[in-house]
Amino acid sequence: MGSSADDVMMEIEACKPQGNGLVVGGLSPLSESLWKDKTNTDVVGDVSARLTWKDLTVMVTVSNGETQNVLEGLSGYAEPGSFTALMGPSGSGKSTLLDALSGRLAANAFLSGTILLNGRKAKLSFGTAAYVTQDDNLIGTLTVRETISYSARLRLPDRMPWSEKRTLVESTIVEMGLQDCANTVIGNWHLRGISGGEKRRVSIAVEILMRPRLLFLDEPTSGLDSASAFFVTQTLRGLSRDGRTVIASIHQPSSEVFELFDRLYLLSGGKTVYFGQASEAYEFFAHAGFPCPPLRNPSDHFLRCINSDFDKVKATLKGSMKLRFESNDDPLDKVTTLEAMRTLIDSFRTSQYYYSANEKIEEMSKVKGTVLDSGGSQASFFMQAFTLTKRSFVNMSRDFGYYWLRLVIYMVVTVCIGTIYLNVGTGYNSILARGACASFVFGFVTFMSIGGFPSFVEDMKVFQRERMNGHYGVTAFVISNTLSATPFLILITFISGTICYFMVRLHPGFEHYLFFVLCLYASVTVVESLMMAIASVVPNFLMGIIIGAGIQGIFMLVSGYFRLPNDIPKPFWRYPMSYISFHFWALQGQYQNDLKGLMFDNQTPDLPKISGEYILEYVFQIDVNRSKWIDLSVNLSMIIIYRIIFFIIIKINEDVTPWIRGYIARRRIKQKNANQNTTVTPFTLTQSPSLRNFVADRPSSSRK
Ligand SMILES: Nc1ncnc2c1ncn2[C@@H]1O[C@H](COP(=O)(O)OP(=O)(O)OP(=O)(O)O)[C@@H](O)[C@H]1O
Repeated sequence: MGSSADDVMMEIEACKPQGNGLVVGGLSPLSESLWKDKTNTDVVGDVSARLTWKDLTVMVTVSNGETQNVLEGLSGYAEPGSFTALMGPSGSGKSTLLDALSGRLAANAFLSGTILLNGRKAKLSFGTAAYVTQDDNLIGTLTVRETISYSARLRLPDRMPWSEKRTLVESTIVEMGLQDCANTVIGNWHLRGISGGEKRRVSIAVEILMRPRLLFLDEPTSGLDSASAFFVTQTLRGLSRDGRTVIASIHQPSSEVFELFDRLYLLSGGKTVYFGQASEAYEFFAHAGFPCPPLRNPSDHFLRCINSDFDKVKATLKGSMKLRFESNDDPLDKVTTLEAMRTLIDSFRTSQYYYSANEKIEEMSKVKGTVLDSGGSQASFFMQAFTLTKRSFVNMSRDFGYYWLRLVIYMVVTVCIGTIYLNVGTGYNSILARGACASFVFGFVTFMSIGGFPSFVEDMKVFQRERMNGHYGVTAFVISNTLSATPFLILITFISGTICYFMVRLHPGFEHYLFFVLCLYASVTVVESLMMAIASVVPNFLMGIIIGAGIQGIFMLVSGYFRLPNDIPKPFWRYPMSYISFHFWALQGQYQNDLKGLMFDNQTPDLPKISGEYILEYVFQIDVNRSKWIDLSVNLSMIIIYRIIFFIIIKINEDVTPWIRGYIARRRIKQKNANQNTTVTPFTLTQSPSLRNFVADRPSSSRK
């Protein structure tokens, strides 16, 4: 990859005298200067991001159909040049607040309140803001350097020379302290890769590469050792110092990390406990009657004051270990945490911090600033499509589970078919055997493509993350996904098709052989496209496989083998279902390909010879006037149709679902208000329709 980390460090050192406005932090002046010079994007000034949120309430529907508020009436703001830390106990609503602000709430979550970016309602997804979520959805087979390099190619302008993109990549690697593992793969189910903390840093590196104007991070320091957490936070603070707006939820910051925060937003049970200067939180707690005892990390103290999850445990232990818990220094020993939390929430609502925050929000909301468009990618469509195709191809070729494993299984299964139908011949008994063989190949063998579903889901997760951050468009993704898979599918179907064709000794002749493998290729690719479309709506492995298997089972039933075409019940199963089924077209074509032109006889003088045409017409009920090539063309066009369906599903998720959800949200909130007799103005910011499936899919424990 060219320049080493040491070279980049030297370049960074050399750049230091110029300064470039960097005040504090690990953000290298080199990457800053490169970024500004080559992209003509200087974020300081007009295009900075001022974010305000007011009376933000998030309501979720739980399994029994009841609703519950996860966030209640939160207000706050984030300014350019500042680093805002969200803190609170586990389950206090930090991730939900970030999801709400970035427009990525789960499907069952509804938002009310106002979120303004530069004084305007805005879509914060698809690149206007970058969001590093808790899940590190990265491509496991790529190395750290490759991951960041591909990301650079996907988003940096085409006119920027590769040498400069590479320098930017290298400096970002250095900023995130990833130089030692730069050539190590990320890792997946069969490949041991970098550590969890390193993955976290790669996820951050990918987003800060583009120096976003507004950056959300959900627990960027989780899984990092204290030194790494400090340097990563310092880098984020450095990023904010250059006019960017950075909001991050942080668990357990050390006192050094805490000192790097500009503003602190403390949450507990979905309510604001404190919002103001981080340095003034200490004073606020002292005034409210909960001063931080000497020698205790302030952030530990704040969290202990507002985490009521263990009140019962504490009370029980207090009874049994009285002395251990009583101390004159600690105000928390005199009240339960629930009481402390309530006191703090009430104190905040009557404090100067609350009033000055509200004044500031009002002031910021009135100023109509620049409309920030998507800052996700500046690369051309062709560059995006080319890079994605290349990246996807590299991933498919390195991931044993994507195609190689399937190739082995396909070969084993087709050898089994070959031995069972070995040299099938042209006796009477071969007529049904040929039909059964074709039915098994186009039914079961194509069905095995379902095995790729877990890999599709992984691909979709990476796509959702990158798409929501505006790295590229849907069209580029769909095209690249189709192109990169083609060589592997051709390889799999030609090898397994050849084994089967020659072992069974199907209708001799090159044209017949070519038709058989092409038909197999078309069928496997249709299943692949179908499963990809399913993966875009059902991100759960098991559910997706069950749905895919169910659809294929229905298609197989109406393929014309298990029930002859004319006997399939007409209104629904024959028309339209059998015509929608790709198995039907594949079988019709292969029957003709195999039987037409053959004569079947039992070498006995008293039994007549039967022509393949006769069998086609009267046994298998095939329309012999239709060319087999038409059947193949229909199957090939189904590949395109399923890819278009895949594209449409993604677009519907992105563009139509938010409208539907907005409508449902308005109705739910209205209903709730009517029940409670209160008024809340419903406003649903663009939700993350695609990502939300994945958020909803995750068990709540995995989102911690
Ligand atoms: N879509 C949802 N459906 C049901 N409950 C939800 C949903 N989103 C959030 N919650 C609940 O809301 C609460 C807050 O969740 P959230 O993930 O925002 O907490 P958090 O502060 O980020 O926690 P952690 O620090 O552990 O990540 C939790 O109890 C969670 O189970």
